[in-house]
Amino acid sequence: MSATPSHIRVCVVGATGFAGVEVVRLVLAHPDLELAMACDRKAAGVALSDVYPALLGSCAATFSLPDPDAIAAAADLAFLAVPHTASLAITPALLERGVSVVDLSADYRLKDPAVYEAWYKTPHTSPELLAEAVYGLPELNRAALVELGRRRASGKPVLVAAPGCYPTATALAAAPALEAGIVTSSLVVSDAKSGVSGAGRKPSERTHFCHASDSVEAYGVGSHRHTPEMEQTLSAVAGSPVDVVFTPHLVPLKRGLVATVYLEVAPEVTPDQVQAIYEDRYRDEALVSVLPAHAMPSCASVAGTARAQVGVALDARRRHVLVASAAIDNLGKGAAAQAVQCANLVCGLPETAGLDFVAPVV
Ligand SMILES: NC(=O)C1=CN([C@@H]2O[C@H](COP(=O)(O)OP(=O)(O)OC[C@H]3O[C@@H](n4cnc5c(N)ncnc54)[C@H](OP(=O)(O)O)[C@@H]3O)[C@@H](O)[C@H]2O)C=CC1
Ligand SMILES: CC(=O)N[C@@H](CCC(=O)OP(=O)(O)O)C(=O)O
Repeated sequence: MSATPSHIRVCVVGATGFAGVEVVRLVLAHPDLELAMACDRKAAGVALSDVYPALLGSCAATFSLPDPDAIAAAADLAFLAVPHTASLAITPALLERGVSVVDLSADYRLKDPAVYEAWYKTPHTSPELLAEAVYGLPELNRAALVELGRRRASGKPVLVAAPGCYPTATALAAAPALEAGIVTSSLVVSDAKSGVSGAGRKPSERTHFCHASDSVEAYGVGSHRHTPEMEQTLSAVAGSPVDVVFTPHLVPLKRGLVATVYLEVAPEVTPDQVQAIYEDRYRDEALVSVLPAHAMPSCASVAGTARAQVGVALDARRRHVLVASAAIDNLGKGAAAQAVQCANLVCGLPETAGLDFVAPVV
């Protein structure tokens, strides 16, 4: 497949899903990506705008079946916005046919297949691809993504494992402190809240309006599958093993995610110092902003965008406890926008192409 730096033809698999249609929305507005194909197993022949009327007037495409040969004929790169395990069934066939993959599912995120199998309760059927898959969190892993871009430019298809929404926000909140070497305990606590679209389009008892509205509840306590992903990422950042206690909560928002992390730091660390560490770490990042001292981010400020906002403070009485909070849109920086950011990097495009916009302010 061609690796020309403009008008890269992309396919979105799982395009009827929430993350998939968000990729479609971003691709339609992207200067260099062209929506060549959008796939769904049950809606072949149906117009995308029949399923999502918001696309009327912007997108005349119809859904196709996710057939690897047809995808390879139409596209240079595929976004897989399908549930975990479904990606295992598609990714090898696409790579074999020369199509690069940005996988939004969890199937290629964990480097150790035994860890995947323990948390996802399913055998990993292509463990040989785990070594070549690059974790798609550009702010932590840009060099590897750029290197993948070189590989793709030389004609080889590449695989990006885009991170989960909770791990993205947790990593952005915790990484600067861990990298700076001020953290004194291996324990990181992540307390996170997600909008209901994080659970996907298929409704469940937990996401039913009457259950989720006007209420907040923790779930997956001590057992959420994003825990090993966070531990893998934060241990790499810290250069030593990190143990994560992660508690996700469902909150009555359509989209948005806030992760607040707690880390023990050396008692001599000052509030000015932590503020400077976070500001320095993200100063050159186009899509991550650090709020002024004492301010904490809100997911409304990043809704619908590729952006993350981070706030940091030391506990006023227990100065050895650092509290950092990151806000993202679970479908934006937590999924589709980050996938496009990764696609930009591996396609040799400006990293923020098609992503440089702000949330509605009111
Ligand atoms: N929602 C979010 O905030 C985030 C989601 N993700 C990840 O993105 C992926 C999609 O999530 P989300 O959009 O929420 O899920 P949805 O349930 O909304 O969408 C899933 C999509 O995948 C398709 N699909 C389901 N099973 C298969 C299969 N076996 N083969 C091919 N296609 C299939 C579905 O359509 P059909 O069954 O008709 O083919 C649908 O289009 C998941 O891996 C999720 O973990 C990552 C970060 C955040
Ligand atoms: C609110 C909600 O239910 N969120 C999902 C996680 C979001 C997601 O899709 O993450 P992955 O990419 O790893 O699947 C959950 O807790 O399973």
